[in-house]
Amino acid sequence: MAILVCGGAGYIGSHTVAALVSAREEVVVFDNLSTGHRSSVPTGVKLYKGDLRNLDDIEKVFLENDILSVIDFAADSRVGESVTDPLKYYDNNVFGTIQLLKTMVKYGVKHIVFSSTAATYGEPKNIPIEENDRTIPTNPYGETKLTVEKMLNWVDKAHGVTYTALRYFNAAGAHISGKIGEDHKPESHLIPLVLEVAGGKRDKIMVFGDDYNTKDGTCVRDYIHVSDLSDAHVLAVKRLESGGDSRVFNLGNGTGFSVKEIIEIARKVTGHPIPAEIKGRRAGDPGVLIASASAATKELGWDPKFNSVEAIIESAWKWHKNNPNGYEE
Ligand SMILES: NC(=O)c1ccc[n+]([C@@H]2O[C@H](COP(=O)([O-])OP(=O)(O)OC[C@H]3O[C@@H](n4cnc5c(N)ncnc54)[C@H](O)[C@@H]3O)[C@@H](O)[C@H]2O)c1
Ligand SMILES: O=c1ccn([C@@H]2O[C@H](COP(=O)(O)OP(=O)(O)O[C@H]3O[C@H](CO)[C@@H](O)[C@H](O)[C@H]3O)[C@@H](O)[C@H]2O)c(=O)[nH]1
Repeated sequence: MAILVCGGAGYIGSHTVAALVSAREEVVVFDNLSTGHRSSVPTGVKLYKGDLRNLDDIEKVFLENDILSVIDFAADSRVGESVTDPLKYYDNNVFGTIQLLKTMVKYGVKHIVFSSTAATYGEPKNIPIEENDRTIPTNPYGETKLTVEKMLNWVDKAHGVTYTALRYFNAAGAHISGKIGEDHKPESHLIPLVLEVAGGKRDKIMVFGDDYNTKDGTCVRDYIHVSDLSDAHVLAVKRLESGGDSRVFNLGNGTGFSVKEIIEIARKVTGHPIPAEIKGRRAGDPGVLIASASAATKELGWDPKFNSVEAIIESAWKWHKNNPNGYEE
C-alpha cells in the first residue's frame, strides 16, 4: 500500500518523498506544480499533476492506487501575500483540504499528516511556544492552517480519520545529496534571499523592521533543517499507521535567530559582504517565534540532526551555488 504525498514536488514535500523512498515506502505524489518542480520528484515515483480543489483530479489517484495514508503539503504559504490576498488562501488551503478529506472519507483512507505552522500561534504569550498555548493568528495564512486543524479534529470524530498536525517553524537548508533544495519563484524566504545576494543575483537584502521588541530590533525565528522536518513526517505517518491517536506537534530547534544574526552568519558561511537595508515591517509578522518541540521528541521519537544554524545555512549555500537558477525546467 502507498503513501500519497500531496504537494510532494514542493520544497519540504520533495525532501519528505526522498526520506520515504529511503525508508523503502511506496510513494505516490500529487501536485499541481504551481510552486513545485517535476524534477524534484525522484524517477520511479509516480507523479500525478492535478489540483486538490478539483475532485476528479484527486479521485483518480485514489481509484488507481491503494492508498493507506496521506501526507498533505499542498498549500499557498506566503505570509505577506496572504494579507493582501486572503481569499486565495482560504480557497487553496481550506477548500483544497476539504476536497482531499472528502475523497479520503469516500475511499476509507484513515490517516493524514498535515503541514501546519507556527503562524497558527500569532503573537505568542510564552517563549518557547508549546502546543497548547493560545492560537490567535496575525495573518490569513496562519488562520487557514488553524481552520484546517480544527476541521481535522471534527473529521476524526465523525469518520475516524486520525491526523498529525505538524506545526513547523522556519524550514531552511537543503538535502545532503545536493540534488534537491529550495526553489520558489518568486522567493520570499529570508535565508534563500540572503544567499541570492551572496550568489550575485540580488544587490542587497531588505530587513523588514528593526523596531521589534527583540535583542537587535529585528524579528526572531526558529530555523529547522528541511531533512529534520522530513524525518518527523516519516515518524508521524508510521505512528498513525500503528494506531497512534490524533495529535499536534511543534517542529523547531528551540533556538531563535534574529534577521540581522542570520545575515551575519550567512556572511561568514559565504564570505560575501551581503549588503542589507532596513525597511518597514512586513504586515502580519510576529516579533518572536521559537518552538518547544519536546512533545515531538518524546512522543514521535524525533531527533533533529541539524541543531546549528550555520550547518543549515551551509547546506542551503551548497544547493544555491550548484543550482543558481534552481531546478532547470
Ligand atoms: N517553508 C516553511 O518554512 C513552512 C513553515 C511552516 C509550514 N509550512 C507548510 O509546509 C507546506 C510545504 O511548504 P513548502 O515550503 O514546501 O511549500 P512549496 O510551495 O514548496 O510546496 C507546496 C507544494 O504544493 C503544491 N500545491 C499547492 N497547491 C496545490 C493544490 N491546490 N493542488 C495540488 N498541489 C498544490 C505546489 O505546487 C508545491 O509543490 C505548506 O503547506 C506550508 O504552508 C512551510
Ligand atoms: O526579504 C526578507 C524576507 C524576510 N524577512 C524577515 O525574515 C523573517 C523570516 O521570514 P520568512 O523567511 O519569510 O519566513 P516567515 O514569514 O517567518 O514564515 C515562514 O515560517 C512560518 C512559520 O514560522 C511558516 O508558517 C511560513 O510558511 C514560512 O514561510 C521574518 O521576520 C521576515 O520579516 C526579511 O527581513 N527580509
